[in-house]
Amino acid sequence: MKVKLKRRRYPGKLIVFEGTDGAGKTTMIAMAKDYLVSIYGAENVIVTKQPTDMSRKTKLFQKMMYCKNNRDVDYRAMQLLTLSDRMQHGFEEIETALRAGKTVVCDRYIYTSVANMSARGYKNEKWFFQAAKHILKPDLVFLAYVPPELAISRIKARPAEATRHLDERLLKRVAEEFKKLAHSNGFIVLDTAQAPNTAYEWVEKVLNDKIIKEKRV
Ligand SMILES: Nc1ncnc2c1ncn2[C@@H]1O[C@H](COP(=O)(O)OP(=O)(O)OP(=O)(O)O)[C@@H](O)[C@H]1O
Ligand SMILES: Cc1cn([C@H]2C[C@H](O)[C@@H](COP(=O)(O)O)O2)c(=O)[nH]c1=O
Repeated sequence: MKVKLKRRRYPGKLIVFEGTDGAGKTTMIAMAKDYLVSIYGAENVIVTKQPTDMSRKTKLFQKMMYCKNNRDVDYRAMQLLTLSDRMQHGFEEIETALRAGKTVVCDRYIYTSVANMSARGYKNEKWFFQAAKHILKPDLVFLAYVPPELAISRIKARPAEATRHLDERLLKRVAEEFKKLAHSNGFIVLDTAQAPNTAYEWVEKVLNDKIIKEKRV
């Protein structure tokens, strides 16, 4: 499904990294940040995350993260919460930085909402896609992709995730939905099952071709 977002040209560029938990977003973002900073300077590169703590710290978000049964949460309520957060964060932080010519790297974006919503069986949410038209279309989206089994083993290896119930079937469906979104929305798919340096080579090549070259001319 093609997600229609707001198109606007700014002097700066918005780069998004998506993927399931444990796919390798954080690792790829850290490497991309170092590279972008080496080119534009630290003051011109912003790394941010969506949604922000405004929604992450709510009881609803925490319940979604830690509940044993994903049906305990009405995911539409989650969508309303995170859409509002994404809109304000886009308006206040992302678009302000882009207007000032900065490069913004965002860890997760609205595609996380779409993949999770579809994976949970919500298939006919016109209201959501109507509201999404007010969200800025990124210049570039990377999907960090690993087979779900590998993502699951990475998550289980993290001490910080020990108390979290991991719904493996849901994660597999989310991974599938991300792949479909990548296909219909032109994401660059990264094979993050490879060693980080190998996976990152492709990131740097795409940044050079699609962001840096274009911004230099
Ligand atoms: N090619 C790779 N790219 C990224 N991470 C990798 C790669 N190979 C192994 N890893 C390891 O996988 C683990 C998960 O990576 P990371 O924390 O970046 O995932 P994430 O997508 O940000 O997950 P989450 O959203 O759950 O925080 C890390 O321990 C990382 O070192
Ligand atoms: C932001 C956001 C997250 N989720 C889901 C996706 C993941 O399974 C977890 C944790 O996300 P994190 O960014 O790795 O902490 O929450 C979601 O369903 N909807 C969202 O908007």
